[in-house]
Amino acid sequence: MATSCTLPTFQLASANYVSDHIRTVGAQLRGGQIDSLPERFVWPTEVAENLKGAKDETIAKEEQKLSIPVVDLAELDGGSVEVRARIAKEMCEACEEWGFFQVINTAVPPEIVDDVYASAREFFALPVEEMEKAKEPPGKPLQGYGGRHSFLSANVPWIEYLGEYHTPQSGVEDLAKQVWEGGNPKFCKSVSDFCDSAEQLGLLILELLAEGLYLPRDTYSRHMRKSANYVGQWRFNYYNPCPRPSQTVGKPPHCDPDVLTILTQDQVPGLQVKRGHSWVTIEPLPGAFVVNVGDFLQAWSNDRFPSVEHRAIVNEKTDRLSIVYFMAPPNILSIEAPAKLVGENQLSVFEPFTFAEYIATLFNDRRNGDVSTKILNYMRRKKVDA
Ligand SMILES: O=C(O)CCC(=O)C(=O)O
Ligand SMILES: [Fe+2]
Repeated sequence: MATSCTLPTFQLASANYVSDHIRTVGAQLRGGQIDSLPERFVWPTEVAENLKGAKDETIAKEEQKLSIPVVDLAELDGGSVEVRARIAKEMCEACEEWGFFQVINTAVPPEIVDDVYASAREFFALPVEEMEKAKEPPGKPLQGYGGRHSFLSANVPWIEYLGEYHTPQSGVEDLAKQVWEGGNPKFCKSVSDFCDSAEQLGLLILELLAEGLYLPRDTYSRHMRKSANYVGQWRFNYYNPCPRPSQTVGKPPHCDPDVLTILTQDQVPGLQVKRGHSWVTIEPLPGAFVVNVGDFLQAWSNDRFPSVEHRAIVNEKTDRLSIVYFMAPPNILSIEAPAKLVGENQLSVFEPFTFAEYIATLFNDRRNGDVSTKILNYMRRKKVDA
């Protein structure tokens, strides 16, 4: 029987979405009532466009042409031990080299993805006042309907999102009841089926990564089962077409504060991962999931798998929708790399920390003016001079 779950809350400036609303601003720009993007949506060039200060333009251009690895799971089911080991190795290499990969031929039924997309579209087709019935409560960033990311920056990104924790206590039902009379069971089922499938896929990936690191298969996955303190989250990210796409950003550059992120994008490109001096676009592949290493897995792998900065850009013509499942560890679990990865008589690269401590650092230090995306560096052990 589940006991009570302590989810972190934060003191943040509450956001007023109506006055900021990107739909109104978009319509005003298109209708000619305003000529330029209001200041609050304008992001610095190095955030909104490509990276500035690239030492060598040719390198930057070459980097942009690269693409993240694709791992095919088709042969995994019923496959030999060797096939499994090869797939595990491919995943580990992708995580080491990129922190990102796409996975195809997963066991996730396509209908589950289709249904959750239909639900997300149903929500974002509602009038703003209806969506705002599920408005992100003060102090609970990224829960409910929002867009401002006030903890990331004073600038406003061109995004709307809807999300919630996926725990035994807090689920999509309460959120849906705020929006629809009767709670919209179809919507709830599609979200919960998506979370369950994404979680299964994530568990499989964590097992394969452990195997690829020559660790016991359940090294990471055993901590992720649903428990009272488990803090997985789902989120829909919705990006409206933007009349001035090169001045703003959909999802500002960030690293994910989780273990593993499982993301599906529609067929509109927008997600980009930072590579050296450039942003590399992750091309949408039908039926694929984009998987990335989060900050906790970087620590849990003793710095072997980097949690890499990424962002989502917007475009003038088409809206874009991504649906994401964030696998996080139980709130109270202290994250520390397994001894085998650390080495005899060595200290782990990061101090042990819990999800609750980490998230507090993330939100609180942002408020204190730190704009770096590498919050994990706060957890790095200080080097003691010999
Ligand atoms: O919309 C996307 O493709 C990126 C979303 C993302 O990075 C996130 O929600 O953490
Ligand atoms: Fe992300």
